[in-house]
Amino acid sequence: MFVFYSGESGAGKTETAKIAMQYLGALGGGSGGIEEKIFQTSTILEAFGNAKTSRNDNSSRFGKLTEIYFSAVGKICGTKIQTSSLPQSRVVQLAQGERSYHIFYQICAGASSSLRGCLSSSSSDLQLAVCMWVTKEEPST
Ligand SMILES: Nc1ncnc2c1ncn2[C@@H]1O[C@H](COP(=O)(O)OP(=O)(O)OP(=O)(O)O)[C@@H](O)[C@H]1O
Repeated sequence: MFVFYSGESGAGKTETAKIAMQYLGALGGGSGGIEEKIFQTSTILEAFGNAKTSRNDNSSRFGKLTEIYFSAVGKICGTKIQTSSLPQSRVVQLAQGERSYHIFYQICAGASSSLRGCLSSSSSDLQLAVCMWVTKEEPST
């Protein structure tokens, strides 16, 4: 079975996908709690790939293909998540009223004073430093 979520930004694709996943988890929950692990991946993926835009405070800025594998007895036994098309420009170029990826604000919020000092006291410098650390190169504009 293939489920395709389509619609304009803020239409509810991500939330609908989560509800569908919960439904599949309830139907085909395995004994290893793998369905719970699948749900937990969205927290990490959204930290790195979601941002506040003018249309959606938690807008997914990347494509996601999730394959869910079921065992012969109908239980979830694995998953494969592929991501694509994450724009790097959002790290350093923001439209009015929009934000960069959540992870930068989460790092700032949770950083110790020594970590802040290591990176930078300025949040834009911090974003740049983290971007260079993640991509190993200066972001293209
Ligand atoms: N089923 C739902 N129940 C409650 N709130 C919802 C539901 N679907 C969408 N929303 C609300 O709409 C907002 C936008 O939904 P969502 O992030 O799923 O949109 P999207 O189509 O994935 O947008 P984007 O393309 O920008 O990522 C959510 O943050 C939530 O506040």
